[in-house]
Amino acid sequence: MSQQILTINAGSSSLKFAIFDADSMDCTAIGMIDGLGTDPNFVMKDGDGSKLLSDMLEGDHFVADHAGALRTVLAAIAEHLPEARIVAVGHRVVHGGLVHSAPVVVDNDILRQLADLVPLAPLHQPHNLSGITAAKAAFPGVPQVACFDTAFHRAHPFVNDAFALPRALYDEGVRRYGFHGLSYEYVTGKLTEIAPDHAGDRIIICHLGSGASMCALRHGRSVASTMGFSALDGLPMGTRPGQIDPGVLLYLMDHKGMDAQAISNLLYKESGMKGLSGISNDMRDLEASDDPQAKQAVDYFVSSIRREIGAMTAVLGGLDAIVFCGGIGENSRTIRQSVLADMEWLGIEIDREANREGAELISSGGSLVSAFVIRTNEELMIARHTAECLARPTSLQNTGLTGKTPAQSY
Ligand SMILES: Nc1ncnc2c1ncn2[C@@H]1O[C@H](COP(=O)(O)OP(=O)(O)O)[C@@H](O)[C@H]1O
Ligand SMILES: CC(=O)OP(=O)(O)O
Ligand SMILES: [Mg+2]
Repeated sequence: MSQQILTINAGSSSLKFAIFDADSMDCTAIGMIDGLGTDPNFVMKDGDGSKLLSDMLEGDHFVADHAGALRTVLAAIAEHLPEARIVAVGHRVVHGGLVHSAPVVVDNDILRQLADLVPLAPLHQPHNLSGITAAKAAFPGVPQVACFDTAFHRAHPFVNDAFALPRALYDEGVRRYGFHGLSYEYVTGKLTEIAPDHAGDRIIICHLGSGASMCALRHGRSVASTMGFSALDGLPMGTRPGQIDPGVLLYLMDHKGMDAQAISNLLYKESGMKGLSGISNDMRDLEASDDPQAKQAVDYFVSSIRREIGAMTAVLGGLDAIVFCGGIGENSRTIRQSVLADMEWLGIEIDREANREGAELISSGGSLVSAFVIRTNEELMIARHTAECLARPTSLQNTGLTGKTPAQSY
């Protein structure tokens, strides 16, 4: 077998992986364990889409968390693809802080630097970094490349990058970073292939998964994101609240005696769809439920997206196309229908039939704004970045970055 790149993508509720031919970028195998924390399920397919295995989470292979999921994935690769020659491993790392606006080969200094960002992304960064450590052990001597969710957003204009806090906090890195950048980068490229006329346009992409955010783009570049310093801001998510008045947090501290750990737990694990519905963080469960609280949670999700469509359209000075991606955006026609219903005032007219059938273009012929559903592929984006990063002459000698650049700065 030719040289292969393995990609690892730890999301908040899933661990996704893929293997690509390092030259052609053809996919050799792809798989995921999703439903982590609720009802885990493992699927692994070859490049043609035939199943190599499904659900081996029984007995010894039982997976309860991300670390267990990664062990299972590495064991499955060793068992089912023993001939794979892995020459590099690309990792999605959600937070690159101020320093990283491009993929980088990870050495011990960089690993330590990325560990400083764990408090900013506790649902992801620890799993991303433990993935790097585990892959280093499983593939000794093979370069590990970190590809950052934040990198795509690093060129935001100041007004979309700053909070209105004392300037010193901005200078040390308290900024609106934005996440899901690998997904936005892939989807932007795909949109240019599908609809080249939209390449220079004003676009909103809605990445709706277990974590959810929206990105406003102009000329294919991100100009604003609903997510901020951490992956908590913006839209409500599976277990995260999205936008919240900071006064609520002061109240919880002062009147409920909650400390940082308790508040972190509330914001990252107990809120969002799970907190509002009291039933589940999984959109499939909520859509299938008759419980009025499940409906309220879904309504809140939809309403937040509609509100942000208005805000992002104002940021862009108009709108030419809107794109849905992510587990919910790609699969839930009901959510897409509810988000785009009665948006003719904005020039969006959904084609109900096309949306129901799962078409790529879901706006009507007369709609002034085009609406698309594009299946995202963070894995391919990671593999491409990994190959490009290794092809750079300096990357294997590392980047010259050592430790944090100014003290206390992200
Ligand atoms: N058919 C579907 N209908 C509604 N929601 C779905 C469907 N399939 C997947 N989802 C939702 O997608 C979410 C996971 O999205 P994904 O982008 O894979 O998440 P992650 O943030 O872990 O990467 C879950 O909330 C799941 O309920
Ligand atoms: C940043 C983030 O929320 O990622 P995910 O959607 O994969 O959980
Ligand atoms: Mg994800």
